[in-house]
Amino acid sequence: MTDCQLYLITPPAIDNLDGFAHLYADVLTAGADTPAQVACLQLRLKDVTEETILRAAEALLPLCRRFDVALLINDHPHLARKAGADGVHIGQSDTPYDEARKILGPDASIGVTCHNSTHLAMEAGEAGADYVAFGAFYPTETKDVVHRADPDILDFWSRATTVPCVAIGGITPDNAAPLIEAGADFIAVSSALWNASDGPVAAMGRFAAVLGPRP
Ligand SMILES: Cc1ncc(COP(=O)(O)OP(=O)(O)O)c(N)n1
Ligand SMILES: Cc1ncsc1CCOP(=O)(O)O
Ligand SMILES: [Mg+2]
Repeated sequence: MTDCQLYLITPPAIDNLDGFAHLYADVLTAGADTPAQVACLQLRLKDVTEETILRAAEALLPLCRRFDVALLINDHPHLARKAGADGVHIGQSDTPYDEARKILGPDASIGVTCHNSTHLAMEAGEAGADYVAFGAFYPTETKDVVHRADPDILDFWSRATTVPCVAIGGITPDNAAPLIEAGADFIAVSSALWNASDGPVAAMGRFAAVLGPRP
């Protein structure tokens, strides 16, 4: 079993793009060569213009490249293509997988929200998704969630298939262990990092402590 990696999700709004880019660089530096080395950043801006998403992608992509982080855009395959990002994350009500793949081509990474459903995950995996995402595992204020998932789904999925799985929803350094032990390939984290009371860099240290090598 490979180790679990950190998948970051941006806050839903970024007021000061320069400031955020500096903070993101500090986070990447803090994670470099630790078990919390960032594998992926999902640019997830809600209720903003396409132009705002493209400007944010333009600011963050060089940092992603420098630290070998995959940049995925939430919801918008066309914008992912336009921005030169590595791929897109789509939900069950977003652009369908096949259409996203047509827009982005064979080399792009496409992840699909599967809530708490192995059926949806099988469909996504068979279609060619690069990962499936299960959640929400814990309460979160980042999104109004309808579906809650149990760590057992990660255990089942990681034993039954080779398609990587992402765990999401209210994940913190204090509650991540059962998800990592159950077989999550990635933990997707937003508020526990960006809203940490002692700051995102300090939070990276705590994630590094729980993301060590899996026994
Ligand atoms: C890694 C990951 N998993 C799930 C989601 C949720 O996607 P979706 O259901 O489309 O909801 P929004 O994020 O678009 O509000 C995600 N973004 N990332
Ligand atoms: C986008 C999304 N989808 C399910 S839970 C969630 C929010 C993840 O953010 P946080 O880590 O702050 O709970
Ligand atoms: Mg979506």
